[in-house]
Amino acid sequence: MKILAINPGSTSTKISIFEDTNLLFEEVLRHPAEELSKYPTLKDQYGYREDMITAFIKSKGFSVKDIDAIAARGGLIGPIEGGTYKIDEKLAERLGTNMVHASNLAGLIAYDLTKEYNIPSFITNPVTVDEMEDIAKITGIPGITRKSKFHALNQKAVAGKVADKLGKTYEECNLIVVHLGGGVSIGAHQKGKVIDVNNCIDGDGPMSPNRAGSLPVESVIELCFSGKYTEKSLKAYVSSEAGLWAYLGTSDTRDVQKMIAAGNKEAETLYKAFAYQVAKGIGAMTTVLKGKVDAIVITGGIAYSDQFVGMIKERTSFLGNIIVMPGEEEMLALAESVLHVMSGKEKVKVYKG
Ligand SMILES: Nc1ncnc2c1ncn2[C@@H]1O[C@H](COP(=O)(O)OP(=O)(O)O)[C@@H](O)[C@H]1O
Ligand SMILES: CCCC(=O)OP(=O)(O)O
Repeated sequence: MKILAINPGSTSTKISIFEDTNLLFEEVLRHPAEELSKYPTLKDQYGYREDMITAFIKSKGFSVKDIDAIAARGGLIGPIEGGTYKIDEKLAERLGTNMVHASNLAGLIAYDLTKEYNIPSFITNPVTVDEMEDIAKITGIPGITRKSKFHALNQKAVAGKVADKLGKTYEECNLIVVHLGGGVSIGAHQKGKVIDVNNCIDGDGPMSPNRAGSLPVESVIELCFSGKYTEKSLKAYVSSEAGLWAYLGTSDTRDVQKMIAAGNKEAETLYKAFAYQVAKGIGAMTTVLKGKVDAIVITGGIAYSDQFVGMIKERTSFLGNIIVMPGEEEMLALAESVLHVMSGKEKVKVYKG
């Protein structure tokens, strides 16, 4: 079975074609912030990202008609159980109305191909998978609750691989998984459930290449009333125009490393501060797991950087076994899950709203 997997992230679009679980072709297209800033809204990126996907299929000598199923990364669709969901009208409508992150585009592009070519399409472990314990959701203000928005697909896929390495099942392990991508999420996985995680898109947890992370609330209130921002522009600032990008004009950590090598002290301090915040987040999650941690797993694009991972290790190695799994397992996880539901090995879920 030929499976097309599509995965738009905040700084990249990843596209793969699998024959069952054998990877035939893959491309990772990186999008510099200047390129994406041409599009005023995420919806406006639809054509840009879709064209890349269809061009990729053609460039590999395929036509969309050769594809048997589409595996799309799942976007922000509200708190939901993990699993694989068939994309239907209701799910596509939800993906279209809650367009806050590029991952929502995956299902929309997939569903348009479903309608045009009659190919089934699915999303798996969308970014709003919610397994958080009630206690983790409470804040100091009644009515404001913490939400689960994170790299659920990759965190669970990588956690599964690490469990294998440790000779256990995912349900037998306690892991802290740190995804270092365009967004940064740190999840406490307890016996197969992500019982706490920072909401990595709305300003919670460490800063990221282009996100603010947690901020002092009073200063945020001052920004809200400064007259400089609308609600929309301030939300965009926090979730896609902040972090390293706001200070240094790049969201590519390889550029930051070049700046540091060239003697840029501001870049050096920021990179250290970024690693410091990630390490602090890991420390916090060890308390969630009451110190019972089988491994701390570091994954995502920035995990390729020995320099960055080294700074995290310096502060956290006393907490336990650190396993670095650079990049992501998302594409294979997407293909596998579609294969499982198409073959009846796993039950496909229906989005109920
Ligand atoms: N070899 C590398 N060394 C350092 N940073 C890297 C490397 N490869 C990718 N990155 C960084 O990883 C980040 C993107 O991670 P990725 O997980 O691909 O992001 P996305 O969230 O867009 O899927 C970018 O900041 C990029 O600069
Ligand atoms: C919405 C959470 C997922 C996320 O941040 O993904 P990217 O790192 O790809 O932007």
